[in-house]
Amino acid sequence: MRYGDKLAVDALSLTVERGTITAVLGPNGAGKTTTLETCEGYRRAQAGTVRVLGLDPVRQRAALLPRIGVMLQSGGAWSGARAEEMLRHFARLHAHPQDVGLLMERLALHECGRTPYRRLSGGQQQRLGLALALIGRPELVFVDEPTAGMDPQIRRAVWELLEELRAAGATVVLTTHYLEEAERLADRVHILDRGRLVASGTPLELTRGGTVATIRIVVTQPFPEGAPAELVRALGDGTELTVLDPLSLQLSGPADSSTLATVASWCARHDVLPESLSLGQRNLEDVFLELTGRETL
Ligand SMILES: Nc1ncnc2c1ncn2[C@@H]1O[C@H](COP(=O)(O)OP(=O)(O)OP(=O)(O)O)[C@@H](O)[C@H]1O
Repeated sequence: MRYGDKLAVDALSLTVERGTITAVLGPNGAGKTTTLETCEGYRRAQAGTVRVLGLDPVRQRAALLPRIGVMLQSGGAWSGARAEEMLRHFARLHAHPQDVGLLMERLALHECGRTPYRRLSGGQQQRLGLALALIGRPELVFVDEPTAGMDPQIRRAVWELLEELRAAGATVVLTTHYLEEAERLADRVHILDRGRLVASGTPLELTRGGTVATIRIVVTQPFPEGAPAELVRALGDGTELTVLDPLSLQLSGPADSSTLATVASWCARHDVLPESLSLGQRNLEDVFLELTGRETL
């Protein structure tokens, strides 16, 4: 897919299995929205083939639309219409809609049902956008950054809703900049960078097999002078230290079965009582940054 001279999506090949949650990740401008919009039939693929539920999303759009739900990154609603009014209207357009009241409650929309769209907060607009995508009980739902701008409670409610959809056999394709969201929800993750697919796999496949472990230590009193540098020496070559603040530090480097004992004896030597201590393999965020070399927002 090109916009003028700009190549937005290039030689992308991916398949999504039914009944799964797939996350499409990538830095800003990687081509995620373009990919989703092409699958949704909003854009015609300039090359290659796109099939959604076996249908051509442009040529067979009328057959496809009743079976899919779409949550755009923004918009898709009438600015003067009230939230509940719009949801009820969308429900009437579908053969077997969900219960409007129930869905509004799940997404905490009952508190703003009478508010016109343009007066909803950013998070409320997002929740309404998701409700509009789900009201028709789609077999497949595309959600572009579903939890952007949502508070942590609502984000969890959205995760549960998406997991219930999957349990009921629906398929979810989402984009997100929250890597813990992808790690928690997705059966498969595809990472795009500059329009190309740079990695695909389950979150476990993508994070496993790293030779680098990360140790995070948070203490209640500042570290004794020189102690962090001594820990780096004790852990050996290849260990990198980041002092996050006077009370917390992070080390990354090769780990083996003696790593934890080394850290524990360093704590005893320096009279350091960790408030928290974690040793873990890299997470999806580490993999993402390694592959794309840029930070996500
Ligand atoms: N309508 C458009 N006209 C011209 N260029 C566009 C248009 N839409 C997207 N692009 C460009 O195509 C590339 C891919 O954009 P796209 O919106 O698909 O990325 P994205 O991964 O969804 O980004 P974000 O995370 O910021 O939403 C970007 O370089 C963007 O500037």
